[in-house]
Amino acid sequence: MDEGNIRLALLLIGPGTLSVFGLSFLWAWMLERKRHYLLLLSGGCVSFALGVFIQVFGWPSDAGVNALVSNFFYISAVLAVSEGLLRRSGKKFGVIYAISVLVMSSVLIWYFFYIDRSLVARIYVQNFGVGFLLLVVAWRLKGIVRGRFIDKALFWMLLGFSIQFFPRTVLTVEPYLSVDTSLFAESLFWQTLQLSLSVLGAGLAFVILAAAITDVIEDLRRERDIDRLTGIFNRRGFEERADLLIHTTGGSMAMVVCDLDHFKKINDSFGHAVGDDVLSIFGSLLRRTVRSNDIAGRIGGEEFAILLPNSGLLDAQGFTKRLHEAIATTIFPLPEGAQSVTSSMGVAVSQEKRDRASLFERADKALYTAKNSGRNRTVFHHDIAIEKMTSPDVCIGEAAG
Ligand SMILES: Nc1nc2c(ncn2[C@@H]2O[C@H](COP(=O)(O)OP(=O)(O)OP(=O)(O)O)[C@@H](O)[C@H]2O)c(=O)[nH]1
Repeated sequence: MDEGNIRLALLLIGPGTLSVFGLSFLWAWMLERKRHYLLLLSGGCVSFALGVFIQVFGWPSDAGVNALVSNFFYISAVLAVSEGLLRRSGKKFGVIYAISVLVMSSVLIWYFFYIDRSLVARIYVQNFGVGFLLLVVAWRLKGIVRGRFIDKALFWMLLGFSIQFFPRTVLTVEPYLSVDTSLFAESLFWQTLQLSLSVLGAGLAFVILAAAITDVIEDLRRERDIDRLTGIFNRRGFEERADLLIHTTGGSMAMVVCDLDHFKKINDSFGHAVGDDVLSIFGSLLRRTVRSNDIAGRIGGEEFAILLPNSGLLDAQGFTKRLHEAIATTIFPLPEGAQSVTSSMGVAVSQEKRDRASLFERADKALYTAKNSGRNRTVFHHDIAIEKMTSPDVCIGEAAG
């Protein structure tokens, strides 16, 4: 292989790697088509690679047109990646911003080619421009630095990649490039640009791809753990999160198990669809009643569990009272004259070392007692014996007291 071919092969490493990332983003999008930002990232990688190919191979051969066309692909690439990263975080720049940036950069490239010809000025326009565009994206995404590890990595990589455009350009643009543009392909500027693209650009693309795959996996995991009907955790999701919370949180903790009363009657009298509606409304009611760090799950047909961290007996009493009240004041889609929806609850409170299974078992025993002693009430389990609560604060409904 002669020296020219070796140089060409080295030049193509950057765009080649970016093309592979472009295909990977496309593949990720084909798996999760609702994530449109993956298409933008794919288009961005491919567009940048096209820009390099156009410049390296001189298509079209007219230097002025080539500068304009390759600039179009470079800037479109940066805009597509910027938009993709923003959309991933629920933000955007929009089409008008993209068109304005494209027109502005094309006018500047045109001016510094046809009116005041200067390769160095064109290099500054493109590199400072791209650095600035990416810095704006990093600024708008600064909130993700408080997020997951992969988001932190993405933010710092993006910031580093944006910033390097400034010192690299200043340190490597040689003044004689303005005089003899044929030296461009051998210039320090072009070679360090390719190196930064192959190493930092590919590194950034890798982190973005890892973040996108993490998003997909987390979404799948969430879907796996959420009960579609009620919008709260299913049994698996509840148990996994409850175990984690129990092992990572000290202090007292309460487990509430609640079960809708005579739910079979609702199904039998008004049909399964009405029963489903009641469950769904009960799910939203639970979501409204729990605090942000409580965990609520549907653990069986019409049986629910709620783990209340940092909660003692009084907190649990307050919670079950609020829940009974919320059920009593909620309008369920039942025909007039139908018996109102009520729930029985069992509670276990633990002060010291505990495990989820034994806490649940005690709360479930208390629930059993609540059912057997008339329903529509809360019973607290104490370590020695199950004691029916007689306080009107806790026991609500006709069977109270
Ligand atoms: N509509 C609907 N019904 C369900 C679902 N899952 C379970 N069920 C029904 O829930 C009913 C539970 O009945 P039981 O276990 O006898 O309980 P209950 O009638 O509420 O009586 P108590 O709990 O003793 O007050 C059964 O009829 C199940 O078919 C569901 O997803 N949707």
